[in-house]
Formats: sequence, structure tokens, C-alpha cells
Amino acid sequence: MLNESADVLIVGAGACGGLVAKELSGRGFSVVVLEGGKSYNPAVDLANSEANSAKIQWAEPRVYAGKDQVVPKTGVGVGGGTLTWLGVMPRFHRADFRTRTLEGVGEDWPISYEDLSPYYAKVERDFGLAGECGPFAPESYSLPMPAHRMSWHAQVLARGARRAGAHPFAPPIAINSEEYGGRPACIYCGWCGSGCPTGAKATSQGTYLAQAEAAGTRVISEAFVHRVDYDEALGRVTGVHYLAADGREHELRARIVILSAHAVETPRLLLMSAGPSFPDGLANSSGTVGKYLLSHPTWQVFGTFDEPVNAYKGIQMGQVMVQDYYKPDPRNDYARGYVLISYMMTPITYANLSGDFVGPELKRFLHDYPYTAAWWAHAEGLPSENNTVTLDPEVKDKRGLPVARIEIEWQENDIKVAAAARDKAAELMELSGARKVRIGLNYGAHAMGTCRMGDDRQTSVVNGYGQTHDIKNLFICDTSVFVTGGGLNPTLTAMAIAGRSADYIASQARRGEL
Ligand SMILES: Cc1cc2nc3c(=O)[nH]c(=O)nc-3n(C[C@H](O)[C@H](O)[C@H](O)COP(=O)(O)OP(=O)(O)OC[C@H]3O[C@@H](n4cnc5c(N)ncnc54)[C@H](O)[C@@H]3O)c2cc1C
Repeated sequence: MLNESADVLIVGAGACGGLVAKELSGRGFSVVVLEGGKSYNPAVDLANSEANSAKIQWAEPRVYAGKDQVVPKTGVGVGGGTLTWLGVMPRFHRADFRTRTLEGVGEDWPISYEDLSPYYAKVERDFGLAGECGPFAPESYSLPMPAHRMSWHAQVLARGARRAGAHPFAPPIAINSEEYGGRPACIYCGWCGSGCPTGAKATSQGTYLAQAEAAGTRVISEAFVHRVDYDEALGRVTGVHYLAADGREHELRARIVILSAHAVETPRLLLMSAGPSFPDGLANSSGTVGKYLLSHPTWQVFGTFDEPVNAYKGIQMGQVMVQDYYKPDPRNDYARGYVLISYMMTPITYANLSGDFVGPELKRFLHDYPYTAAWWAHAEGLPSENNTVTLDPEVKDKRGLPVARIEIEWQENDIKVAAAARDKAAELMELSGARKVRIGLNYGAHAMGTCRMGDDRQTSVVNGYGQTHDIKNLFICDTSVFVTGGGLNPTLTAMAIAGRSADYIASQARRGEL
């Protein structure tokens, strides 16, 4: 067993873990990041093959026991979800933080858009975003890089949206439209989800973690944390135990522990770290660790055109977005709203995941690939106590640890808002001139919630700064802390919250409060 120590120990080298490492190491803290996955050189290890995307997606067993299908998009490796992600980074709207007050659904957050506004801007600058804020943004803001020129796919989709009176725009995206941050402009090869071999796509690895390492952070890959250590006498966490690639156990001690393992593995780790003071899971006196799992109910909507669309050429997702139907409208028979995002899958994913097509219909569908455009209809799923991450009582991973058991069932509002999104996407596709519209799969995308923030320690796990109510030197900085999911891609908001938490941690530590 190896024993080491650090001021700050971060579990998970993804979007938020990388950001917090950079912020804290830049302020003189000694920081160690433990990452369960491998470290890759994208230019070599992930170059131009769809098969590579499997390397960087979480592939360890999980039990899906819910009524509805959810694909909790999770990456693995140094860079986490940003290795495989598609980089669409819109800001949440003011109303997203106050759904209970404004519409009587979900819960209000303990923080507001105004609290996050400067942190949004900082991530947009530091990470490097291209695009426009769009006509429905919570405030007008500009991004460091101009929008990408719309691909033909995006133009075809935008044509239908304009005919419906909507306002399509090129949303914020973490893919360089010009040289920025020492990274090249995108060459539109279309392999964003396989790891981006050129480095034009921003990843935590290529931005924050590289800067953190330059400032002294140590990133240890293939280090799977299976326990957060809690000292009963001190009432503090003291570090973690992790298993290295060779199966050997190590202990790492730290003054401050930050969990950034994403909304499935963070609650799993807390539940696995139960002890005498916390028999139901560490920092779980509220009983809410693992509850209120949030996801976005989505539909894939395809349109086949007479002329080639060649949607596989260019940025995979988010060359165009429609946000006209995002703002809640009392005339709707559902609360909240949705967006439409251009998204064409790469060929194998298209064949595997597009819909329930079989026989000649599947053959035609595959043949139509270059002639096909696609909207991703992306709606807000509301929190429910019954949507959970727990420890499976039977299935164990290769280390003998209980795997996460994920249960989700869409509620009536989720089904209605997602159906409205799907129908609008189909309508716009027809207006674009599609000769055939096909409805593809319906699933829950993204994972959030499970350790939600709140002012009330009886009903939430962390405060507005990601500090657990139960243990003052234990923090959560990832999408677990979301109270509601908004209807937009979540990672920018998670990173903005993590940036705010990093400021708080630094100031509290300096005052000797941690
Ligand atoms: C294909 C795909 C496309 C996506 N596209 C978008 C998009 O366009 N826009 C958007 O906003 N979001 C997108 N996402 C989602 C986005 O990747 C996540 O929201 C984001 O990465 C979450 O950040 P995080 O810091 O919470 O966790 P992550 O970035 O997931 O990082 C968590 C890290 O923790 C590690 N880890 C987990 N458990 C342990 C453990 N016990 N010990 C050590 N390490 C551990 C994991 O291996 C992982 O590297 C996409 C995701 C996928 C998979």
C-alpha cells in the first residue's frame, strides 16, 4: 500500500474535476486527481475511427432496472466525458433555476443565474467556445470565437425552422472555429465523439488538466476510488482508498476531498463509503444521495431528402439549434420546454441506435444515410424521488464492488414535453423538404441530480457551493448537484457551478474553515 497526501484530492478527471484542479493548483494548493480510466493521446490513440469511441465511454457493468431507457452519457479516462462529448455549451436560462416558483413543478435552486453569470463567462473564455448566444439567451453575451460556417446539413435544417417562423442559430460549442488556446481550428472530419484527433474540440485533458499539471497537479490514471475515508472522532474525511490497475490498494490522504465522478459514480462512491456515523452512505443523513436522478427525455427525428445532405461531414452535433420552444408557455399542456439540436450520428451508431427498424426498412434506412438530416429533440425531465442510483444488491464489478443500479421512469409531464419536441422536429423536417420523416429512438440523455444542492439539509446533500451539509471538508463538483435539469446540455452549467465552488473552497481554506 502506498501512502501519500495532498491539500486537495479530486476523484474524477472530467469536465468539473479538471476545472477545479486548475483553479486550486493555480492558487498554491497541492492537488492530486485520481481517475479510474486510462490516459490517452487523442492524436495517436483515438485517431479517426468510430471504434475508438467505445474506449472512452464507461463500459463497466451497470444495472438498468427502470421502466424507461436512459443513456447516462458518461465518458471514462483522463478528460472524462469531455473526451467523447460533442461540446454543445449553452447557458441555462434564469427560469431554469426557479421552476417551483414560476410553474409549480420541480424545485428551486439555492443559487440563481446571476450567481453563475461570471462563471459562465470565465468557462467560455478559458475553455474556448465558438458560436452565438442566440436570440433567447438569458442575457446577451459574446463568445471568444466566431460561429462555424453552417454545414449543408445545418442549412437544410435551418431552412425548415425559418419556414416555421423559428430563429435557428449556431449555438455555443467547444470546438475551435479558428486557432485558439494553442489548439487548431476544426477540420470538420466528423469524429468529435471518437475523441477528436486534432485537438480542435476542447477537452478537460487538453485545457484545464494540462494547465493544472503545469501548476503542479498530479493526475493519476487507472486509479479507481472505492472508498472515501471518514474519521468518526474528527467528523472529517481524511482521504480515499483506491485500486490501481494492478489491483493493489493505495491510500491517499488529503485535507479536502472533492468528488467529481459524475452523477452515477459519485453517489455510488458515497453509498459504498457507508460507516458507523453514516450507515446509509457517507454524507447521506438526508437520505437523498442517489435520489432525484435527472435526465433529458429525447427523440431522434430523421428526414430523408432527394439530394445528398452528407450530414456526417462536419461537427456532429450543434451546428444549428432552435430555442424558440424553450420558454414555458401557459398555453401548453405541459410545463417547461425543449430545444432542437442538429445531431447526425456516425455510421455505426446510426445503424445501431437509430430506431426499431428491421428488414427492408432498415436496409433502406442504411442506404439513405447520406441523404438524411437529423434533429435531436431534447426536453427537460423533471425530478422525481423514484428516479434513483442505488447499489445493486447482486451484480458486482470486476473488483468485487457493487455496481450502480439505475432506475428511471418518465412522469406525465416528461412524456408530454418530449412528445411536443418530437412532433415539432418532425414538422420542421417536413418544412425543410424531407420526402420521408422517420422517428428514431426515445431515451434519456445526460445524467444529473443524485446529490442535489439546497438550503435544507433534510432534503439535499450539498449547499449552494457543493459542500456536503454533513461533512465540511467533503465537496461535490459535478452534475450530481443539479436540482433540475433544464432542457439544455448541462455541462457548461456544471462547470460554472464548479468554478464557483472552487472560489469558495479557496477562500474557506485560507480562513482555516476547512
Ligand atoms: C457521447 C457524449 C456526448 C456528449 N455531448 C455533450 C454536449 O454536447 N454538451 C454537454 O453539455 N454535455 C455533453 N455530454 C455530457 C458531458 O460529457 C457530461 O455532462 C460531463 O462530462 C459531466 O462532467 P462531470 O465533471 O460531472 O463528469 P465526467 O466528465 O463524466 O467525469 C467523471 C470522471 O470520473 C471518473 N470516475 C468515475 N468514478 C470514479 C472512481 N470511483 N474513481 C476514479 N475515477 C472515477 C470517470 O472515469 C470520469 O472520467 C456528452 C456525453 C457523451 C458521453
